[in-house]
Amino acid sequence: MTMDLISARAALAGLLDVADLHDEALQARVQLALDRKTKPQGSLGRLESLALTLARIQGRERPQLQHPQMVVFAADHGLAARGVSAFPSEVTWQMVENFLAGGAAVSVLARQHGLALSVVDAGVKHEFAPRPGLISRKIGWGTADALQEPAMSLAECVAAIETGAGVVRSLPGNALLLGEMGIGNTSAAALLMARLTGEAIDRCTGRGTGVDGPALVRKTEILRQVLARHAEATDPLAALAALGGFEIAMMVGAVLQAAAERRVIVVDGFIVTSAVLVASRLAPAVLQRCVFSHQSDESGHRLMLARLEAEPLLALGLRLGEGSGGALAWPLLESACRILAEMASFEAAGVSDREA
Ligand SMILES: Cc1cc2ncn([C@H]3O[C@H](COP(=O)(O)O)[C@@H](O)[C@H]3O)c2cc1C
Ligand SMILES: O=C(O)c1cccnc1
Repeated sequence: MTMDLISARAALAGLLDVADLHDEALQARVQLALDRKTKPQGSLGRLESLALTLARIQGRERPQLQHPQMVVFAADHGLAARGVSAFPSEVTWQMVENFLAGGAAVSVLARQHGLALSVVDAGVKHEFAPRPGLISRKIGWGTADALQEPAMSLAECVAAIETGAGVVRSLPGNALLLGEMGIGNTSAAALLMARLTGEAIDRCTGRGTGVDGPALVRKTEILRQVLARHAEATDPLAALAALGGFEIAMMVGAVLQAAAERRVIVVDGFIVTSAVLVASRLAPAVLQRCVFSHQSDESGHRLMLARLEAEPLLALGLRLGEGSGGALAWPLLESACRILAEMASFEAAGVSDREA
Protein backbone atom coordinates (compact mmCIF):
# COMPACT_ATOMS: atom_id res chain seq x y z
CA MET A 1 0.00 0.00 0.00
CA THR A 2 1.37 3.45 -0.83
CA MET A 3 1.66 5.99 1.93
CA ASP A 4 -0.14 9.33 1.64
CA LEU A 5 0.98 12.67 3.08
CA ILE A 6 -1.44 12.54 6.00
CA SER A 7 -0.17 9.18 7.21
CA ALA A 8 3.44 10.28 6.56
CA ARG A 9 2.95 13.30 8.80
CA ALA A 10 1.18 11.15 11.38
CA ALA A 11 4.11 8.69 11.40
CA LEU A 12 6.51 11.59 12.05
CA ALA A 13 4.29 13.51 14.49
CA GLY A 14 6.57 12.89 17.48
CA LEU A 15 9.59 14.23 15.62
CA LEU A 16 7.83 17.30 14.26
CA ASP A 17 6.98 18.60 17.72
CA VAL A 18 10.04 20.79 18.42
CA ALA A 19 9.39 23.31 21.18
CA ASP A 20 10.08 27.01 20.85
CA LEU A 21 12.80 28.22 23.26
CA HIS A 22 11.44 31.03 25.46
CA ASP A 23 14.30 32.46 27.39
CA GLU A 24 14.33 36.25 27.59
CA ALA A 25 15.51 36.25 31.21
CA LEU A 26 18.39 33.88 30.49
CA GLN A 27 19.39 35.86 27.39
CA ALA A 28 19.48 39.03 29.48
CA ARG A 29 21.68 37.37 32.13
CA VAL A 30 24.13 36.04 29.53
CA GLN A 31 24.26 39.44 27.82
CA LEU A 32 25.01 41.07 31.17
CA ALA A 33 27.73 38.48 31.91
CA LEU A 34 29.32 39.20 28.51
CA ASP A 35 29.13 42.93 29.12
CA ARG A 36 30.84 42.55 32.54
CA LYS A 37 33.82 40.70 31.03
CA THR A 38 37.12 42.62 30.89
CA LYS A 39 36.69 44.08 27.41
CA PRO A 40 34.88 46.96 25.79
CA GLN A 41 31.24 46.01 25.28
CA GLY A 42 30.62 43.96 22.17
CA SER A 43 34.31 43.83 21.27
CA LEU A 44 34.32 40.05 20.80
CA GLY A 45 31.85 40.58 18.01
CA ARG A 46 30.37 37.48 16.45
CA LEU A 47 31.81 35.31 19.24
CA GLU A 48 29.45 37.06 21.66
CA SER A 49 26.32 36.30 19.67
CA LEU A 50 27.59 32.74 19.28
CA ALA A 51 27.95 32.48 23.07
CA LEU A 52 24.37 33.75 23.42
CA THR A 53 23.14 31.16 20.92
CA LEU A 54 24.90 28.29 22.72
CA ALA A 55 23.59 29.44 26.10
CA ARG A 56 20.11 29.64 24.66
CA ILE A 57 20.26 26.15 23.15
CA GLN A 58 21.45 24.62 26.42
CA GLY A 59 19.31 26.84 28.66
CA ARG A 60 22.24 27.78 30.91
CA GLU A 61 24.60 30.69 31.41
CA ARG A 62 27.70 28.59 30.94
CA PRO A 63 27.16 26.23 28.02
CA GLN A 64 29.49 23.25 27.77
CA LEU A 65 30.18 21.14 24.71
CA GLN A 66 30.51 17.41 25.31
CA HIS A 67 31.40 14.51 23.01
CA PRO A 68 30.84 16.33 19.72
CA GLN A 69 29.73 13.98 16.96
CA MET A 70 30.57 14.52 13.30
CA VAL A 71 28.13 12.37 11.34
CA VAL A 72 28.58 12.09 7.57
CA PHE A 73 25.50 10.78 5.73
CA ALA A 74 26.24 9.19 2.36
CA ALA A 75 24.00 8.09 -0.50
CA ASP A 76 23.77 7.86 -4.27
CA HIS A 77 21.48 9.72 -6.64
CA GLY A 78 19.69 8.36 -9.69
CA LEU A 79 19.95 11.79 -11.25
CA ALA A 80 23.76 11.48 -11.34
CA ALA A 81 23.41 9.29 -14.46
CA ARG A 82 22.12 12.41 -16.28
CA GLY A 83 25.55 14.04 -16.11
CA VAL A 84 24.72 16.65 -13.43
CA SER A 85 28.06 16.08 -11.64
CA ALA A 86 31.64 16.30 -12.90
CA PHE A 87 32.34 12.96 -11.17
CA PRO A 88 30.87 9.46 -11.48
CA SER A 89 28.67 7.89 -8.79
CA GLU A 90 31.39 5.41 -7.73
CA VAL A 91 33.15 8.33 -6.03
CA THR A 92 30.47 8.20 -3.32
CA TRP A 93 31.45 4.74 -2.04
CA GLN A 94 35.13 5.35 -2.71
CA MET A 95 34.99 8.46 -0.51
CA VAL A 96 33.15 6.53 2.21
CA GLU A 97 36.14 4.17 2.25
CA ASN A 98 38.42 7.21 2.38
CA PHE A 99 36.47 8.71 5.33
CA LEU A 100 36.79 5.44 7.23
CA ALA A 101 40.48 5.06 6.37
CA GLY A 102 41.10 8.55 7.76
CA GLY A 103 42.30 10.20 4.56
CA ALA A 104 39.48 12.56 3.58
CA ALA A 105 39.38 16.27 4.45
CA VAL A 106 36.69 15.72 7.08
CA SER A 107 38.67 12.81 8.57
CA VAL A 108 41.71 15.03 9.02
CA LEU A 109 39.74 17.97 10.43
CA ALA A 110 37.66 15.78 12.77
CA ARG A 111 40.88 14.23 14.09
CA GLN A 112 42.44 17.67 14.56
CA HIS A 113 39.50 18.96 16.58
CA GLY A 114 38.69 15.85 18.62
CA LEU A 115 35.37 15.18 16.88
CA ALA A 116 34.12 11.58 16.85
CA LEU A 117 33.48 10.68 13.20
CA SER A 118 30.73 8.31 12.05
CA VAL A 119 29.73 7.60 8.47
CA VAL A 120 26.16 6.54 7.77
CA ASP A 121 25.40 4.50 4.66
CA ALA A 122 21.99 6.02 3.95
CA GLY A 123 21.75 4.44 0.50
CA VAL A 124 25.06 4.07 -1.31
CA LYS A 125 25.12 1.84 -4.39
CA HIS A 126 27.78 -0.42 -2.93
CA GLU A 127 28.10 -3.16 -0.38
CA PHE A 128 30.45 -2.19 2.45
CA ALA A 129 32.23 -4.57 4.77
CA PRO A 130 31.10 -3.77 8.33
CA ARG A 131 33.63 -1.97 10.47
CA PRO A 132 33.88 0.51 13.35
CA GLY A 133 32.71 3.99 12.41
CA LEU A 134 30.36 2.77 9.66
CA ILE A 135 26.66 2.84 10.49
CA SER A 136 24.77 0.76 7.89
CA ARG A 137 21.26 2.12 7.36
CA LYS A 138 20.68 1.65 3.64
CA ILE A 139 17.21 2.78 2.55
CA GLY A 140 17.94 1.68 -1.02
CA TRP A 141 20.71 1.30 -3.59
CA GLY A 142 20.70 4.96 -4.57
CA THR A 143 17.57 6.99 -5.31
CA ALA A 144 15.58 6.68 -8.53
CA ASP A 145 16.11 9.11 -11.41
CA ALA A 146 13.98 12.11 -10.40
CA LEU A 147 13.58 13.10 -14.04
CA GLN A 148 11.43 9.99 -14.50
CA GLU A 149 9.85 9.26 -11.13
CA PRO A 150 10.03 10.41 -7.51
CA ALA A 151 13.57 9.96 -6.16
CA MET A 152 12.04 7.92 -3.35
CA SER A 153 8.61 6.85 -2.20
CA LEU A 154 6.95 8.67 0.68
CA ALA A 155 7.40 5.52 2.77
CA GLU A 156 11.15 5.51 2.05
CA CYS A 157 11.30 9.21 2.85
CA VAL A 158 9.62 8.66 6.22
CA ALA A 159 11.89 5.68 6.92
CA ALA A 160 14.96 7.79 6.13
CA ILE A 161 13.83 10.60 8.43
CA GLU A 162 13.10 8.16 11.25
CA THR A 163 16.44 6.43 10.70
CA GLY A 164 18.36 9.71 10.82
CA ALA A 165 16.64 10.52 14.10
CA GLY A 166 17.53 7.07 15.44
CA VAL A 167 21.19 7.54 14.53
CA VAL A 168 21.34 10.73 16.59
CA ARG A 169 19.53 9.06 19.52
CA SER A 170 22.18 6.32 19.51
CA LEU A 171 25.10 8.73 19.76
CA PRO A 172 26.38 10.45 22.91
CA GLY A 173 27.12 14.12 23.41
CA ASN A 174 25.34 17.44 23.08
CA ALA A 175 26.66 18.68 19.75
CA LEU A 176 25.98 17.29 16.29
CA LEU A 177 28.07 18.30 13.30
CA LEU A 178 26.48 17.26 10.03
CA GLY A 179 28.32 16.22 6.89
CA GLU A 180 27.36 14.49 3.66
CA MET A 181 28.71 12.65 0.65
CA GLY A 182 26.73 11.82 -2.46
CA ILE A 183 27.69 12.47 -6.06
CA GLY A 184 24.82 14.52 -7.53
CA ASN A 185 23.62 15.94 -4.25
CA THR A 186 24.15 19.62 -5.11
CA SER A 187 21.37 18.94 -7.65
CA ALA A 188 18.99 17.54 -5.03
CA ALA A 189 19.82 20.47 -2.73
CA ALA A 190 19.22 23.02 -5.51
CA LEU A 191 15.90 21.37 -6.38
CA LEU A 192 14.74 21.49 -2.76
CA MET A 193 15.80 25.11 -2.48
CA ALA A 194 13.94 26.11 -5.65
CA ARG A 195 10.80 24.25 -4.64
CA LEU A 196 10.67 25.39 -1.02
CA THR A 197 11.78 29.02 -1.46
CA GLY A 198 10.32 29.74 -4.89
CA GLU A 199 13.68 31.00 -6.15
CA ALA A 200 14.34 30.48 -9.86
CA ILE A 201 16.31 27.28 -10.49
CA ASP A 202 19.25 29.10 -12.10
CA ARG A 203 19.79 31.03 -8.86
CA CYS A 204 19.86 27.73 -6.93
CA THR A 205 22.10 25.73 -9.26
CA GLY A 206 25.88 25.86 -8.92
CA ARG A 207 29.07 24.15 -10.03
CA GLY A 208 29.13 21.41 -7.41
CA THR A 209 32.19 19.30 -8.10
CA GLY A 210 33.18 21.55 -11.04
CA VAL A 211 30.37 21.67 -13.59
CA ASP A 212 31.14 24.78 -15.68
CA GLY A 213 30.11 26.54 -18.87
CA PRO A 214 27.78 24.57 -21.15
CA ALA A 215 27.67 21.67 -18.66
CA LEU A 216 26.29 24.04 -16.02
CA VAL A 217 23.64 25.26 -18.48
CA ARG A 218 22.74 21.60 -19.12
CA LYS A 219 22.61 20.80 -15.39
CA THR A 220 20.28 23.77 -14.83
CA GLU A 221 18.05 22.70 -17.71
CA ILE A 222 17.76 19.15 -16.35
CA LEU A 223 16.87 20.48 -12.93
CA ARG A 224 14.22 22.73 -14.49
CA GLN A 225 12.69 19.65 -16.11
CA VAL A 226 12.78 17.71 -12.83
CA LEU A 227 10.89 20.53 -11.11
CA ALA A 228 8.28 20.55 -13.87
CA ARG A 229 7.97 16.75 -13.65
CA HIS A 230 7.14 17.06 -9.93
CA ALA A 231 5.16 20.28 -10.03
CA GLU A 232 2.60 18.88 -7.58
CA ALA A 233 5.21 18.13 -4.90
CA THR A 234 4.91 21.39 -2.95
CA ASP A 235 4.55 20.04 0.60
CA PRO A 236 8.02 19.78 2.23
CA LEU A 237 7.74 16.00 2.70
CA ALA A 238 6.42 15.46 -0.81
CA ALA A 239 9.21 17.66 -2.21
CA LEU A 240 11.85 15.76 -0.22
CA ALA A 241 10.55 12.42 -1.51
CA ALA A 242 10.26 13.59 -5.11
CA LEU A 243 13.59 15.42 -5.31
CA GLY A 244 15.77 13.37 -2.94
CA GLY A 245 18.11 12.16 -1.66
CA PHE A 246 18.37 9.53 1.05
CA GLU A 247 21.24 11.31 2.85
CA ILE A 248 19.34 14.61 2.84
CA ALA A 249 16.21 12.94 4.24
CA MET A 250 18.28 11.27 6.97
CA MET A 251 19.82 14.63 7.84
CA VAL A 252 16.30 16.07 8.14
CA GLY A 253 15.57 13.40 10.74
CA ALA A 254 18.90 13.99 12.46
CA VAL A 255 18.18 17.73 12.69
CA LEU A 256 14.68 17.14 14.11
CA GLN A 257 15.97 14.71 16.73
CA ALA A 258 18.99 16.80 17.71
CA ALA A 259 16.75 19.87 18.01
CA ALA A 260 14.29 18.04 20.26
CA GLU A 261 17.21 17.00 22.51
CA ARG A 262 18.60 20.55 22.43
CA ARG A 263 21.86 19.43 20.93
CA VAL A 264 23.85 22.14 19.19
CA ILE A 265 23.53 21.52 15.44
CA VAL A 266 26.55 22.64 13.42
CA VAL A 267 25.48 23.17 9.81
CA ASP A 268 27.99 22.75 6.98
CA GLY A 269 27.55 23.91 3.37
CA PHE A 270 24.93 23.93 0.64
CA ILE A 271 23.67 20.37 1.02
CA VAL A 272 23.46 20.23 4.81
CA THR A 273 21.73 23.63 4.73
CA SER A 274 19.15 22.23 2.29
CA ALA A 275 18.32 19.55 4.89
CA VAL A 276 17.95 22.26 7.53
CA LEU A 277 15.69 24.18 5.13
CA VAL A 278 13.41 21.15 4.78
CA ALA A 279 13.47 20.49 8.55
CA SER A 280 12.64 24.13 9.26
CA ARG A 281 9.55 23.89 7.05
CA LEU A 282 8.43 20.89 9.11
CA ALA A 283 9.37 22.36 12.51
CA PRO A 284 10.52 26.02 12.41
CA ALA A 285 12.03 25.94 15.93
CA VAL A 286 14.92 23.73 14.71
CA LEU A 287 16.59 26.93 13.51
CA GLN A 288 17.04 28.09 17.13
CA ARG A 289 19.40 25.14 17.65
CA CYS A 290 21.52 25.66 14.52
CA VAL A 291 24.94 27.25 14.18
CA PHE A 292 25.72 27.99 10.53
CA SER A 293 29.42 27.31 10.21
CA HIS A 294 30.23 28.91 6.89
CA GLN A 295 29.06 30.30 3.59
CA SER A 296 30.05 27.91 0.85
CA ASP A 297 31.19 29.03 -2.59
CA GLU A 298 28.41 26.92 -4.11
CA SER A 299 26.51 29.76 -5.74
CA GLY A 300 23.07 29.17 -4.19
CA HIS A 301 24.31 28.96 -0.62
CA ARG A 302 24.39 32.70 0.09
CA LEU A 303 20.77 33.01 -0.96
CA MET A 304 19.71 29.88 0.92
CA LEU A 305 21.30 31.22 4.10
CA ALA A 306 19.60 34.58 3.55
CA ARG A 307 16.23 32.82 3.21
CA LEU A 308 16.87 31.18 6.59
CA GLU A 309 18.08 34.50 8.06
CA ALA A 310 21.22 32.60 8.99
CA GLU A 311 24.52 34.32 9.69
CA PRO A 312 27.41 32.03 8.83
CA LEU A 313 30.54 32.22 10.99
CA LEU A 314 33.12 31.80 8.25
CA ALA A 315 33.55 32.50 4.55
CA LEU A 316 36.63 30.58 3.44
CA GLY A 317 35.71 29.91 -0.15
CA LEU A 318 35.07 26.23 0.65
CA ARG A 319 32.99 24.18 -1.79
CA LEU A 320 33.54 20.67 -0.54
CA GLY A 321 30.86 19.53 1.84
CA GLU A 322 31.62 16.39 3.95
CA GLY A 323 31.19 18.51 7.10
CA SER A 324 34.51 20.26 6.46
CA GLY A 325 33.15 23.74 7.21
CA GLY A 326 31.53 22.58 10.44
CA ALA A 327 34.78 21.02 11.61
CA LEU A 328 36.71 24.19 10.80
CA ALA A 329 34.25 26.35 12.76
CA TRP A 330 34.24 24.02 15.76
CA PRO A 331 37.03 25.81 17.70
CA LEU A 332 34.96 29.02 17.55
CA LEU A 333 32.16 27.26 19.45
CA GLU A 334 34.70 26.07 22.01
CA SER A 335 36.06 29.61 22.33
CA ALA A 336 32.58 31.04 22.83
CA CYS A 337 31.98 28.64 25.73
CA ARG A 338 35.35 29.45 27.27
CA ILE A 339 34.72 33.20 27.08
CA LEU A 340 31.60 32.72 29.19
CA ALA A 341 33.19 30.25 31.61
CA GLU A 342 36.71 31.55 32.07
CA MET A 343 36.97 35.23 31.26
CA ALA A 344 37.16 37.52 34.28
CA SER A 345 34.70 40.31 34.99
CA PHE A 346 35.81 43.87 35.69
CA GLU A 347 34.98 43.34 39.38
CA ALA A 348 36.83 40.02 39.73
CA ALA A 349 39.96 41.21 37.93
CA GLY A 350 40.04 44.66 39.53
CA VAL A 351 40.04 46.37 36.15
CA SER A 352 38.45 49.80 35.96
CA ASP A 353 35.29 49.91 33.87
CA ARG A 354 34.70 52.71 31.38
CA GLU A 355 33.83 56.15 32.77
CA ALA A 356 30.10 56.67 33.15
C1 LIG B 1 36.62 13.44 -4.59
C2 LIG B 1 35.42 14.14 -4.02
C3 LIG B 1 35.29 14.32 -2.65
C4 LIG B 1 34.17 15.00 -2.13
N1 LIG B 1 33.81 15.29 -0.89
C5 LIG B 1 32.67 15.95 -0.91
N2 LIG B 1 32.24 16.09 -2.17
C6 LIG B 1 31.04 16.84 -2.52
O1 LIG B 1 30.70 16.74 -3.89
C7 LIG B 1 29.45 16.15 -4.12
C8 LIG B 1 28.43 17.11 -4.63
O2 LIG B 1 28.75 17.67 -5.88
P1 LIG B 1 28.01 17.22 -7.21
O3 LIG B 1 26.58 17.55 -7.04
O4 LIG B 1 28.67 18.05 -8.28
O5 LIG B 1 28.27 15.76 -7.39
C9 LIG B 1 29.01 15.60 -2.80
O6 LIG B 1 29.33 14.27 -2.72
C10 LIG B 1 29.72 16.51 -1.84
O7 LIG B 1 29.80 16.12 -0.56
C11 LIG B 1 33.18 15.51 -2.97
C12 LIG B 1 33.27 15.31 -4.36
C13 LIG B 1 34.39 14.63 -4.89
C14 LIG B 1 34.50 14.45 -6.36
O1 LIG C 1 28.65 23.62 0.00
C1 LIG C 1 28.66 22.40 -0.09
O2 LIG C 1 28.23 21.68 0.82
C2 LIG C 1 29.21 21.75 -1.33
C3 LIG C 1 29.57 22.47 -2.43
C4 LIG C 1 30.06 21.84 -3.55
C5 LIG C 1 30.18 20.47 -3.56
N1 LIG C 1 29.81 19.78 -2.49
C6 LIG C 1 29.33 20.39 -1.40
